Amino acid sequence: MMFSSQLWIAVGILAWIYFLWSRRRFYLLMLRVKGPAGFPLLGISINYLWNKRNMASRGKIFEKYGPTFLTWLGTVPVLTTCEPNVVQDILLSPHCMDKSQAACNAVTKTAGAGNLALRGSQWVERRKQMNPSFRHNVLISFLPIFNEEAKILLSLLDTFVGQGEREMLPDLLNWSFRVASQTTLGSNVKENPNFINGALIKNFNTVLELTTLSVVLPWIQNRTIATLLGIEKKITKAKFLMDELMRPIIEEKMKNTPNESQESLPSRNTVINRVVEFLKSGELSYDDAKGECGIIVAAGFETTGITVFSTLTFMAMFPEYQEAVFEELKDVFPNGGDFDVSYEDLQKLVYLDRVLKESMRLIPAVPLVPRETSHDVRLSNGIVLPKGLAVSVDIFHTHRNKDAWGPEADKFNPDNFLPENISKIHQYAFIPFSKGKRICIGWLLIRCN
Ligand code: HEM
Repeated sequence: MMFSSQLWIAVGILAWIYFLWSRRRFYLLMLRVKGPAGFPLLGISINYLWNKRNMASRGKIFEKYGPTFLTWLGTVPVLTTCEPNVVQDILLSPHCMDKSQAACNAVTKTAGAGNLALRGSQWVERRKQMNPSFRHNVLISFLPIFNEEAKILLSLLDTFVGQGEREMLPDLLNWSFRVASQTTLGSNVKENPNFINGALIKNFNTVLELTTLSVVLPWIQNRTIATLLGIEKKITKAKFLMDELMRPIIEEKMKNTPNESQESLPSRNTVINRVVEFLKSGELSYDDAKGECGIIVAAGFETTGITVFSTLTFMAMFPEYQEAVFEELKDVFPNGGDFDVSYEDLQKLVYLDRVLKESMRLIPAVPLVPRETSHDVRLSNGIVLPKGLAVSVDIFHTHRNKDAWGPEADKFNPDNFLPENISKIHQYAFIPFSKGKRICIGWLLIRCN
């Protein structure tokens, strides 16, 4: 008995030594890239849990350790950067295209297996399948939806006039959800009882929150722990609601095949029509089809709603810029009243474009992009990132990096995007949609919307 317990202790110690040895390259990296190690086995996960405003807490780490630091989330080493050169190396590297397995599992478990959560050749294949849905001609075909929804939103905003302060984010998320469901699923959710009572949007938010939590604390992906913490129940409910939304839409589309001779090419290429085409040909399973649609709606509506919300907030905070936007609108649409905006009109709104970019610079809707190295990656500063390292491109702090944007990096100033100013800024210092092959699939859609 005595012997066997000693044996177990010896096996445990050997296993621990092997574990440390197999990770020696991460520990060696700590000698070259500094950062807070946090607590054993927990790393700095606790900070993320305690400190909900983790933007500010990451800012403090950057101040202390510089624009690239190495830290630990649980037992996972994470390199975080807001340094444009390093960001460029990472986003352009073919060996840094995937998200970590833990992040992908978290997304797949809650939202389904869409583009966002696929890795390697599976991602390449799916991205190829979905890219045509975001081509210029498809996006232009959505202009009537954008115009119609803009009018509905404006009528709502009119009712707020003279009412004093008002929380606007929920209304903007409702609007962006309606736009996303029409452009992605080809279906207006206006009449859906779960949309009307707010359950659908709440559900998408729960999915996003649970996904983030599972990335920060990967051990909650364990089913027993998730059940004990009540997370499993929330995931089951989220999946049920998602299925209730998607199933009738997909079933309806399965019955009514778009007819090549009757339907225009843009209409045949919308997300839902392509997904259903692949479902019919057996290239996608029903779960994959549902996951793809769900993820595109989730990725699109919250980001769009937040971007419009922050832009309107900046306009309210800085009336001088609001006035300049208004003057430009009066120039481009001198007759006012009830009118539709064309793609050509959008090209004329150069000042509004600068304001939107400046708003996305200060409040990027996606504040960081998580990746993982699939091979060793040599950065241009000579540091080698070992295979299997989690990498986090911190968009929020890259956009406020004073070395890139100057001492007033935190100040709202649309002139940052005047051609003569932006041409002097590092090309990877402004990356609201990320860059490289895995750039946001919907970035052109946003330019039209
Ligand atoms: C202001 C609005 C938006 C912002 C700021 C934004 C930003 C981003 C960012 C930073 C990424 C991560 C890319 C990477 O991994 O390097 C991303 C991915 C993605 N976005 Fe967007 N996005 C926006 C709107 C949209 C819209 C409207 C859609 C679709 C309708 C969309 C669909 C996606 C998808 C599917 C991905 C995953 C792409 C992949 O991994 O292949 N996004 N987005």
